[in-house]
Amino acid sequence: MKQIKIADGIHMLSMNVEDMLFEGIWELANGVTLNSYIVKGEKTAIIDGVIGWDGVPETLYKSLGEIDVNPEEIDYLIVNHMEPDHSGWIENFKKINDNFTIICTDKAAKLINSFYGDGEKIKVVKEGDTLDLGKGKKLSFHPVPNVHWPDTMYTYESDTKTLFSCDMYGAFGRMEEHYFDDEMTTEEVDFFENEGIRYFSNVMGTFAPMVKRAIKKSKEFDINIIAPGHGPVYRQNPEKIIDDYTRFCKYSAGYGKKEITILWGSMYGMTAKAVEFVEKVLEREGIKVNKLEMPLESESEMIATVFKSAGLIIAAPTYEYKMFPPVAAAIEELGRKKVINKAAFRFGSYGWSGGAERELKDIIEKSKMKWDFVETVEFEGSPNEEDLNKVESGVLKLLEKIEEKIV
Ligand SMILES: Cc1cc2nc3c(=O)[nH]c(=O)nc-3n(C[C@H](O)[C@H](O)[C@H](O)COP(=O)(O)O)c2cc1C
Repeated sequence: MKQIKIADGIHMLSMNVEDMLFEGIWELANGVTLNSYIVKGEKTAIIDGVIGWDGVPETLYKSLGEIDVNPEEIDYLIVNHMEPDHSGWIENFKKINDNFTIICTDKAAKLINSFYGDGEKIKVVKEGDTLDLGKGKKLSFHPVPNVHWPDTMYTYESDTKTLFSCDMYGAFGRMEEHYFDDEMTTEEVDFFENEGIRYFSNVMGTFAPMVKRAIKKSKEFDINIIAPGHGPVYRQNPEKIIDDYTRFCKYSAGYGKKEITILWGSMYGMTAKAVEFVEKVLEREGIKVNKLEMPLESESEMIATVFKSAGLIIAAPTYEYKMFPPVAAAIEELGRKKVINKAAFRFGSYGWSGGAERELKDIIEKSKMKWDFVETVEFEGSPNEEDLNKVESGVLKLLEKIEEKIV
């Protein structure tokens, strides 16, 4: 765990986590940080905590000691969001300090009580409530419901104009030496944009309408620093992450980068022949292609890659009168994550009856995904020249469609 001063009287404690599935589902290909913040006036507050694994709270206390904060003297635990990756340590903290107040929304209070049984220590706050820590450090609280969970709030510190945004404006990705936007190399900026997309699409995508509201709310503050619960701190250009999140919300609504993602699977290589052909067509047209062979890709990577692409090609054969299951499962997962309005084109091989197309239509309909499809091309067995011509024409129509979807 690292301690980083982010402003006078404010420190970040940040730890990298690699060896877990985030939310029990998402592979952390490049890790994630858990960021916790200490604000010191005459009183001391800790904003967001860390996960409650064995040994982790103790590491947090050691880090607190190194910045001259005695955990036994912490007055306030500000719980912006009760999810255990931020609050799990409270169980352990109670053993060393029983004289603290938890500050949170009414929804978080109910969760904290049911998860940790700390009802009597809670002070519920509403929009605009303030807490004066002394020495100029004044916090205010601003609910942003359903930015992930219903309990979430922003905490704003008016002296340093810092917005502690919790899961909002967060990203996956470990941090080793650079913690601030102004320290990042060009490669690190790209890395955190990609990890931001992965985080947003995996964790926040379902809540895009509420994220939009939270973006609007953050624009009401005079902000010098955005300090999220995961990923880098923005102090040089906080607007950048606000703009990125605004763009990610557009990806949720069907817009994307000028890229085509081929989500595909093939049992005996028949559909794969057409995939290879399509790659050449796209290369000729100068379009970036992402290939996702299912079931070999992780769900995390699959969702992030489809999410950011303006156009999608589904290449999948028929299997037992339905679509090749790993591709069907991927599309269902995209439906759960509310990846809607994507421009798409499907082709695939069948043996005798077909059936993949019907299942695709069912999934899209059931999950209200409203994907805008170019006419499907199906072929019996191996694709012949005529089939490939039809596939090429489908790809070119898809490229026309994505023109209006690129952001
Ligand atoms: C387990 C299995 C189930 C299949 N079920 C069907 C089916 O229900 N209807 C059909 O038309 N073809 C079916 N097929 C045939 C495939 O769709 C066909 O072989 C196709 O060319 C496979 O394309 P691929 O090599 O890209 O996987 C099945 C093939 C396999 C291996």
